[in-house]
Amino acid sequence: MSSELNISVGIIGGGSMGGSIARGLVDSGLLPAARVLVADSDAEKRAAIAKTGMRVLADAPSLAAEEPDVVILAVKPQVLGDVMGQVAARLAGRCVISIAAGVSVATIEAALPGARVVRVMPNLPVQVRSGATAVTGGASATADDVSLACELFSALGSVAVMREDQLDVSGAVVGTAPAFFSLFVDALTRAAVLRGLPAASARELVETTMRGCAEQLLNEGVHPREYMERVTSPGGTTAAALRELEPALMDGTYAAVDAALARTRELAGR
Ligand SMILES: NC(=O)C1=CN([C@@H]2O[C@H](COP(=O)(O)OP(=O)(O)OC[C@H]3O[C@@H](n4cnc5c(N)ncnc54)[C@H](O)[C@@H]3O)[C@@H](O)[C@H]2O)C=CC1
Ligand SMILES: O=C(O)[C@@H]1CCC=N1
Repeated sequence: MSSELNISVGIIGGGSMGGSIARGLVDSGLLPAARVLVADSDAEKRAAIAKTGMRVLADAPSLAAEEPDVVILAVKPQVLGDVMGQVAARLAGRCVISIAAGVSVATIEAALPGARVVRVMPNLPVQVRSGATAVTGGASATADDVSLACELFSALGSVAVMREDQLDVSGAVVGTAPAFFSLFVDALTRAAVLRGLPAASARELVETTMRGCAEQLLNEGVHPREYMERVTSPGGTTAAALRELEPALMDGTYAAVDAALARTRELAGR
């Protein structure tokens, strides 16, 4: 457990990410539920979050009026401009952390005059405190603001401070990767079913394998190529399989990351 921080955090948008961050911060022990405020326009989301003891509000202005020490912007990029317009006057002088994909620090600083802006790009496993988050501070942010953002997200997994252009790359890789991994689990499961394994046991076997491989890679610090070699017997089944999979997976992954980056820039109007 992390030692408790003596601040309040307001999260605007309690969806997949905002809700996961809120729960992760409380579960980590960094903040008591009573000092996490979440605003969401969806009544069902509010009801689910309220059950955890966190404070819920129906809109962004009501949350800003509570003057939390830090505000995390966790709505979709497409609605962020409207939301910032509703709360700009209240957020002057406050530390604001945006998780919105693509929306630049400069855009947020222009929309929130006087706010101290930090941009972060986390991923979904923050909810189980195994997330990966890139952090970049705007010109308006102090070193303390960046440190605070790092402390909050360190409670939810690993954190790396980087330049803003690198953060966009990190978002295109690490932000999207939970979907890539899920797709791979599904692809392996379907391939097993196609060749005769029952779906339920195929999925269990594949998921258990993914967890075991992730644990070994992380715990042993082994390079992925070295780990592959351990599995690949000369003239064996894995070598035959990799001959097929590797070119398609490498090309597909580069193309996928480039597509994510292009969409990041599109969403940001760049
Ligand atoms: N889903 C992911 O894996 C990641 C998402 N992000 C970023 O996080 C942000 C949120 O994405 P998700 O959580 O996936 O979306 P989501 O749709 O699950 O959550 C957004 C929430 O905002 C609420 N909302 C919409 N308008 C609102 C308003 N005016 N006031 C208050 N609440 C409002 C919605 O009801 C919803 O619950 C996006 O900007 C996205 O780019 C960043 C990293 C990873
Ligand atoms: O798909 C998206 O736009 C968000 C940002 C990073 C991961 N999911």
